[in-house]
Order: sequence, then structure tokens, then C-alpha cells
Amino acid sequence: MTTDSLPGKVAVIGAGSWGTTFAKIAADSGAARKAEVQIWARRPEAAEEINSTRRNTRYLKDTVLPANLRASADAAEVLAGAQLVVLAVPAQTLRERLREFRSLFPKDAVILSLMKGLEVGTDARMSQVIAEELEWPENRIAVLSGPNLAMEIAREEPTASVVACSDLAVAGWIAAACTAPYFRPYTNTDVIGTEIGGIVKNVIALAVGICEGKQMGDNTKASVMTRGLAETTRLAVALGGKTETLFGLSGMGDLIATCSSSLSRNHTAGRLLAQGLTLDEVTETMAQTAEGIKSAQAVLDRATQLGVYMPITENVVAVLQGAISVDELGPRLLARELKPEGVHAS
Ligand SMILES: NC(=O)C1=CN([C@@H]2O[C@H](COP(=O)(O)OP(=O)(O)OC[C@H]3O[C@@H](n4cnc5c(N)ncnc54)[C@H](OP(=O)(O)O)[C@@H]3O)[C@@H](O)[C@H]2O)C=CC1
Ligand SMILES: O=C(CO)COP(=O)(O)O
Repeated sequence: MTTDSLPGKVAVIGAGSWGTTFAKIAADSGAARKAEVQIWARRPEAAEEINSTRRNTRYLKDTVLPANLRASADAAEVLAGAQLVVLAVPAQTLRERLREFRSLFPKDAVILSLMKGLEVGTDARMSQVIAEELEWPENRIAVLSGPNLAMEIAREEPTASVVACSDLAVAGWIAAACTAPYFRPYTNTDVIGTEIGGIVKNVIALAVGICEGKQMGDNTKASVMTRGLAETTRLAVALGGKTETLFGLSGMGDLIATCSSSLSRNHTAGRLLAQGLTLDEVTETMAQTAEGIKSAQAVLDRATQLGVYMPITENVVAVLQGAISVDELGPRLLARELKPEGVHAS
């Protein structure tokens, strides 16, 4: 697989904020070589809006989409002939969609996951769900993750990211197909570390959002973020990922972006919980995917199976389950036994 033959057709499954923004990146990137990008929207009216107005106002109010980006609610039409298939639906819905669309995937396509969640019940990463459901080879499944708040990228604010695949040439091929003047993807072969960074930062962002909602300042938030990165790294390494990945864009980079930004849905969800909303009210108010809410329990389950200590995750889960109040989160974390700082110290 070489960068001399980049995809002539890219299919994006999911027309939410990130699916649409990534489709814009791929379309901008492929415009000069006349690449076509098609996006699958589950609501026909969303596809119709994209085609007739070049906008997706529910998710990206002010963005005009490129002319070589088209949409359809017909997955067969979108997937036909695609060399690169990009998946961007909420993590908990992925398996069901793959089952529905399984026969439509072009056999030689490379699949790229944009999703940052762990499946509830199986604790599987999205690349694992794809490999399992489609019986797809690992070297043709990649993930993209990094400090990538969709709204900022849709405004073409310069951003970097990481494409990870066990085959570095495939990662390079994808990176070349989605590089744009405002978007710079790096590559690596650490799929596990890259995915875990993106998944767990959502849980840490819930904790930081809670701190913010409780009017706590920057020291508190920096402490949670730094120790959050330590527990994320412990889990990633226990699963086979690399420490250095967690100190890169898909680890520290994404953690900083998500925990610092009011654009983050996970951060916002934490803030709303701290302001007294119930979990149901938070979910209803947001009307967009905050993966950390569902993934937190799966992260904790996986950590428990592996004997990995994740105190922030553990306490966020307790808040989400209503076992402790948001006010108890800080005191419970601070009252723990004192210990050396190292990332791998449990
Ligand atoms: N937004 C961001 O900044 C980033 C998001 N991500 C990740 O990308 C993934 C997708 O998130 P994002 O685009 O933000 O989510 P959004 O909430 O913005 O959009 C979700 C999309 O999925 C569709 N959808 C909802 N339920 C289903 C279902 N059961 N089957 C198929 N499609 C469904 C929605 O359709 P409808 O409109 O009809 O409801 C919508 O098109 C998540 O894992 C997220 O963590 C990663 C990096 C950045
Ligand atoms: O993953 C993201 C930024 O990299 C988006 O974060 P939220 O899902 O919290 O909005």
C-alpha cells in the first residue's frame, strides 16, 4: 500500500459532529486528486440537507462543506466502491450497525475508526469490535485519535492527530489521504495505546468537568489531569500499549484538549452533574454523544480484571451510579494512602 494510489472514494459512516468534520477533512485532502467522499446519515433529512445546502446544521452550524462531499441515508450506496471506510457512530451502537452493513463493506477496504469508547458488556475496543464482527484482518483496521474537538477543526483551526495501525504503511496511506492545510496526522503502530488514550480521557474529562462545576481552580484540574494520565497509562500498558503513546497526541494531547475545553461533551457533562443535574437530565440536555458516561464502567471492569488501580475512574463510576455525590469525589481521592508519584506505582 503506497501513497501513490490514495483512495478515490472514502465512505464515512456517521454524520454527527466528528463524522461530518472528518468527511470534510478527507474531502479537502482529496479535492486535488478528485477524490469523492460520501457520508452515511441515518436520517434522510440530514443527508438531504448536506446535499442541497452543503451544511449539517444540527452538528456544525456555521460550516460550509466541500463540493466533493455528498451524503446518503443508503449505506449500500455510500459503501460501494470505497477504498477507505471511516466509522464514526456512538461506540455502543457500532456492533449493531456493523451487523446490519456487514455484506456491504468492499472486501479490500481499509477501515478507520474515529470512535473513543469501550463497549459495555464486552469491554472491547472499537477496533476489536470491527475485527470480530467483520472478520477483518488487523493490518487493515486503523484508528485515529488526538486532540480533535470537531468544532475547532470544522473552523479549520490547525490541529494534529495520530493514525495507528499494526501496519505502518497502511497508517501512512490513511494519513496521506486525510492531511489538509489545517490537519496534520502522525502515524504509529500502537493501536491499543492510541485507543485507550482516547477512551479514558473522556472519563477523566468527566472528573475535571465536575471540578469546574464545583468552582475549583487550575491546580485541582491539573492534578486530576496528571494523575488521570498516570492511570490511563497503567491500563494501556497492562493491555499491551506503549507508555510513549500516552505521552503523545492521543494521550496527553487529547487529555489536555478535552479537559480544558467547554466544547467537550464529556467535560460539559461533568460540569452539569456538579451543578446538580441528574445523569438522565445531563444526557437529555446534551443531545450529543459523551462516550465517557457509558465507557467509564467498562474501563473500570477491564482495569479490575487486569489488577490495574484506577482511582479517578473508580470514583467517577461511583458518581455516575449515584453511589457517591459529586461533593464526595475530591475528598475520597485525597484521603487515600500517600505513595510515590510514578506512573506505574499502584
Ligand atoms: N465530536 C468530537 O469532537 C469528536 C468525537 N469523537 C468520537 O467520535 C464518535 C462519534 O461522535 P460524534 O460524531 O461526536 O457524535 P455525535 O453525537 O455528534 O453524532 C452521533 C452520530 O451518530 C448517529 N447515531 C446515533 N445513534 C446511532 C445509531 N444507533 N446507529 C447509527 N448512528 C447513530 C447520529 O445520528 P442522528 O443525528 O440521526 O442522531 C449522529 O449522526 C464518538 O465515539 C466520539 O467519542 C472523536 C473525536 C472528536
Ligand atoms: O474526543 C474529543 C476531542 O479530541 C471530543 O471530546 P468530547 O467527546 O468530550 O466532546
